[in-house]
Amino acid sequence: DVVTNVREAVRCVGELKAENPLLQLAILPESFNAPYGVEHFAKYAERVPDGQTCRALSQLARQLGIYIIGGSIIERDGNRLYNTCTVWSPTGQLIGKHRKIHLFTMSIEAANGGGVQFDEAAVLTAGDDVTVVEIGQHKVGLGVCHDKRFEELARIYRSMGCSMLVYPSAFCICQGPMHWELLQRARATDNQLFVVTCSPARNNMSGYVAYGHSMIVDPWARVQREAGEGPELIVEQIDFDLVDEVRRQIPINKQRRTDVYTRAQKQ
Ligand SMILES: NC(=O)CCC(=O)C(=O)O
Repeated sequence: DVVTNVREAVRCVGELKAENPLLQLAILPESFNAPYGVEHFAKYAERVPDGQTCRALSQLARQLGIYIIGGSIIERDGNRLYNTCTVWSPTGQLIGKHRKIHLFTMSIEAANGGGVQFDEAAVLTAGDDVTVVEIGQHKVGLGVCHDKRFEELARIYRSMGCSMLVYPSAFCICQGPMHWELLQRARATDNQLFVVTCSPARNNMSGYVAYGHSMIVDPWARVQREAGEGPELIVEQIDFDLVDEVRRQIPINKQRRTDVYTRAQKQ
């Protein structure tokens, strides 16, 4: 129920700000306002920025005076649907809109007959743009869930000057134990920046069961915070000086042999 879900998100962010007056940025999960499933997308799609969920996020950001990375919602634009992350400034302005670039289409076979079949591409249109937002002094690159698997995107964000990547997600429980933390720490160590994910809690009664485990990983690729499977708010003070420290001590960006890579690609 969209009204209930949005109200709950507003309550949680309000609680977080009340307990942490210095809070500057709140992040919500993928598809936080509605069930995540191909069969639900058209029914729950909203227009950006004038749908009810966007209006609530804008108002919340303004009331609390914080940035909000609004997870994702299904966006309707004409007769197309997108999986879209919106970003709101402390004055309630829409400062970024990222349409999921890599749609989640996968068929996982599990030995016990379980597994996951999912085909976002059957219903959704993929976004065509990378999205960088300025959160205070810092550039943040955006992706939605499956986008996290693609190292090229993260590399581009680093070259655009990002010091943090944020992926609102609803990772599947099949791949979660193997890949969730691995991918996040890989993106962090490859690009020497913070990587933050935010997942819905696990609900074994829902059609699609999300993995949970929202996580904050630092530029050393250390897990700074990790949620469990259930509903939980995690909060962390981010020391952005770490980004420069790691890049200075391990200067891989200066050691890249693009001459070799380019020659090899031509072969
Ligand atoms: N919502 C998603 O994009 C899920 C991606 C996922 O589970 C994966 O394994 O990739």
